[in-house]
Amino acid sequence: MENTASLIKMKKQGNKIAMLTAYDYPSAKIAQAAGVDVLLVGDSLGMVVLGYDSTVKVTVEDMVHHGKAARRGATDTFLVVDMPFGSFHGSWDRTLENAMRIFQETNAQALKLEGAGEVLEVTRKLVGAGIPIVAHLGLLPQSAAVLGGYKVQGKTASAAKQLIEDAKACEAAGACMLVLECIPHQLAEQVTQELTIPVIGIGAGSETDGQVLVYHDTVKYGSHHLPKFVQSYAEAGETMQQGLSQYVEEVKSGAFPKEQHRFTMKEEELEQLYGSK
Ligand SMILES: Nc1nc(=O)c2c([nH]1)NC[C@@H]1CN(c3ccc(C(=O)N[C@@H](CCC(=O)O)C(=O)O)cc3)CN21
Ligand SMILES: CC(C)C(=O)C(=O)O
Ligand SMILES: [Mg+2]
Repeated sequence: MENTASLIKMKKQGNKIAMLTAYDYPSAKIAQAAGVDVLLVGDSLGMVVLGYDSTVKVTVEDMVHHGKAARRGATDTFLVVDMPFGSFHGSWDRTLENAMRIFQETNAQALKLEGAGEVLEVTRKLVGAGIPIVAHLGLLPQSAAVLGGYKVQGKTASAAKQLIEDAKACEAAGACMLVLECIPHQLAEQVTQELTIPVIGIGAGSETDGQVLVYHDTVKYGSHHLPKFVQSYAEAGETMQQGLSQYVEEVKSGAFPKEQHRFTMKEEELEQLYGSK
């Protein structure tokens, strides 16, 4: 299993980090078998698994539930769990309680927090409490209502300058890794060069230290809109639907179940049950 030191080593040696989300036992198990370096139990689960139209309804309870399931499927992969909307703002006591609960119950290697600004202090304190923190800058889905939707961030010189400052501040606050979402590739490259910690991109070009994508996008599972930055590598949804339609057909036609699917009572037991002929 990777650790924060081996991930930094991968960055230094130019070995790309393959990160993917996973939300349950089978997805995590398959991702681990595929050789994924870092798994993220993302709050995107609210959208791709629970069917919400944003991530803001996702709760600490949801993250614990899915994080534990993913961990059971991937016992030997560096696991990051998202802190959900609202769970790390407000009082420090409540933030610590939420972070400890997710960290302890899921056995995660790190938790991920969206944003800089007032979140920097939270990162500093959680790292101080012994919880490794992954930072997340650029498009922040939990702040979509404030940002005006899922839009590319850091497009102007001044926004880019702010993002570079924020990224440095996240590293200074003790973050062990940084996710950059939906920003121009030139900016992502600049941030990657300026930081010591690994920088993982999603919609941030090819020059980051690694990439992360959403599981369901990567294998095309679910009928949601795929963002421009996604590459799909399988047609899982289509394969599943084809299989399931055949199942329905065979139940209707009586083709399923066959002899090999059934259980048989011994002749002598049948005689006792119904009396001999
Ligand atoms: N299925 C899924 N994949 C994701 O990558 C993802 C989620 N859900 N949910 C949480 C966030 C939200 N994300 C998103 C969702 C949509 C766009 C999107 O449609 N962006 C436009 C760009 C708009 C612009 O030009 O500013 C695109 O066309 O890709 C981007 C990020 C990334 N995350
Ligand atoms: C898109 C990734 C980085 C994420 O935060 C999530 O899946 O929730
Ligand atoms: Mg997330």
